[in-house]
Amino acid sequence: MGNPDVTYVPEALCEKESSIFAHYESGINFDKYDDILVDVSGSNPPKAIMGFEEAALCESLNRNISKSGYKKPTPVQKHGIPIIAAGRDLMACAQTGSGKTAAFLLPILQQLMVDGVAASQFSEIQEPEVIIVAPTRELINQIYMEARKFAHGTCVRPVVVYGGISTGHTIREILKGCNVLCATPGRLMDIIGRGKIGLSKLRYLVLDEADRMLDMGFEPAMRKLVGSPGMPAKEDRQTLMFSATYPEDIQKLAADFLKKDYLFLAVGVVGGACSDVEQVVVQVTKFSKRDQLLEVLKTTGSERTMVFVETKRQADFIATFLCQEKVNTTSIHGDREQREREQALGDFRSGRCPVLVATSVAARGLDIKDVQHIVNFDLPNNIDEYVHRIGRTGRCGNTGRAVCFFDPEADGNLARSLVKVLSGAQQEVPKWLEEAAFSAHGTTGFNPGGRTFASTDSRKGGSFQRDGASHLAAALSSGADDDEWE
Ligand SMILES: Nc1ncnc2c1ncn2[C@@H]1O[C@H](COP(=O)(O)OP(=O)(O)OP(=O)(O)O)[C@@H](O)[C@H]1O
Repeated sequence: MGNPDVTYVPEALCEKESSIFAHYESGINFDKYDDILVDVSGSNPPKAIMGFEEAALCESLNRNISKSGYKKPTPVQKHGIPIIAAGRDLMACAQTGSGKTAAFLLPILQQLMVDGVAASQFSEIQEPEVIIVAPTRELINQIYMEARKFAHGTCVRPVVVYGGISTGHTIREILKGCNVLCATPGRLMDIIGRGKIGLSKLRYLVLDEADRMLDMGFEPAMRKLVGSPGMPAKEDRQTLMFSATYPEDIQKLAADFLKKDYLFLAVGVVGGACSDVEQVVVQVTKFSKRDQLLEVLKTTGSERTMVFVETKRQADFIATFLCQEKVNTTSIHGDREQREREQALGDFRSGRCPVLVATSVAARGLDIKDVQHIVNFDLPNNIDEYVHRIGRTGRCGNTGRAVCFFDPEADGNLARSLVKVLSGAQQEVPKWLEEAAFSAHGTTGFNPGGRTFASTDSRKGGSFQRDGASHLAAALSSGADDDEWE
């Protein structure tokens, strides 16, 4: 249940259009998205759209799209929008920063508009038409902000609920009317348990970062959600899953939540890193990392840089170290209070603190303007996590750079999958890393060139080789910071 001691209420949002529609520009490689191979598998997929005008969206949505600076859809939007509009269930995989959020928000909002859905505050129990879940507080808040932006000027009301803020405040917000509920799983189940949310009108269930939402940490909560009283059966709702990574075992499990004829949309290589991110691997020892971090930060100057570490303690430690070295740094991790987490992200977004030291809590989904550098001070022990972390830069056709510190003593188990990801994204693979990959043992299928495009949908029984233990590794790696996930 929500902690009654939590009294934090976030600042009221600015209602000015300039703030609601604030955005950064798409980058020079935006048009190159069109060259990425797209594979839709499953029966009778609808035809992709080439422009937003083909989506036949209502006037207010079109206005909001153009105020957001969107001129043409990205591949995941071109294919995802008509699939969702056709009422199909969808498992979609597209690289980090390529517009997955709008790919599900736009067709959902369009349908709500067509059906004349309007928020009503005269009800003791709110029955949202849409529930969107995501693994972290900051990410779900960002999705909410996107929903609020696209729903601007309409009668559809999105609401966000997540841990670390006052439950009373959350309930008051819900009771003002709630059509699109954006939630982290813990607080969602709490609010449902309190009888403030009814599920009988639910039409869309969206799992963002779906592979994370279905791994060992969250799967029980997701099963509990779909088994909650009033929740329409999967045949009677539309279930949509989005991520940049989908281990095969998770894909199989996800099928339990989806209708039999769901479509699988793969934009590029499933689990592939964004090729707009230049990846550099530096060999280090445990003892040389801090000095090497300072070296890297000398070259980044005041450009926004995220430094990923493995544990909360390490995050505090490195942030303190950098402050002592006169680097303007803030940090975000699961032991910080929500107020501090939001302050840290705000300071980073505004550029007040150009360096953000973070644990995995900031690895997925966050879309921050002008993040130019990622440093993997500690490598995660799961390659998908790496792909998400470096995807905080190089977004929406912009370019970015990711430096990772590879300590052969500690990171040997990641060597093979790292080589695969580097070569899959046409990055240089250092000779020493290739050698480390060849000599590493315990993982299967070392074949850097063999990451073929087909065979991405697990229903095809494809030959795409993942490290056999990826699911388990993901769960274990997240164990270090388990309470990061809400
Ligand atoms: N068609 C478009 N034109 C211009 N900008 C776009 C378009 N679609 C999305 N964007 C912008 O691109 C950025 C990245 O989008 P988004 O956060 O949805 O990516 P994502 O695919 O969900 O990434 P991640 O895998 O990291 O969660 C956002 O700032 C978004 O507003």
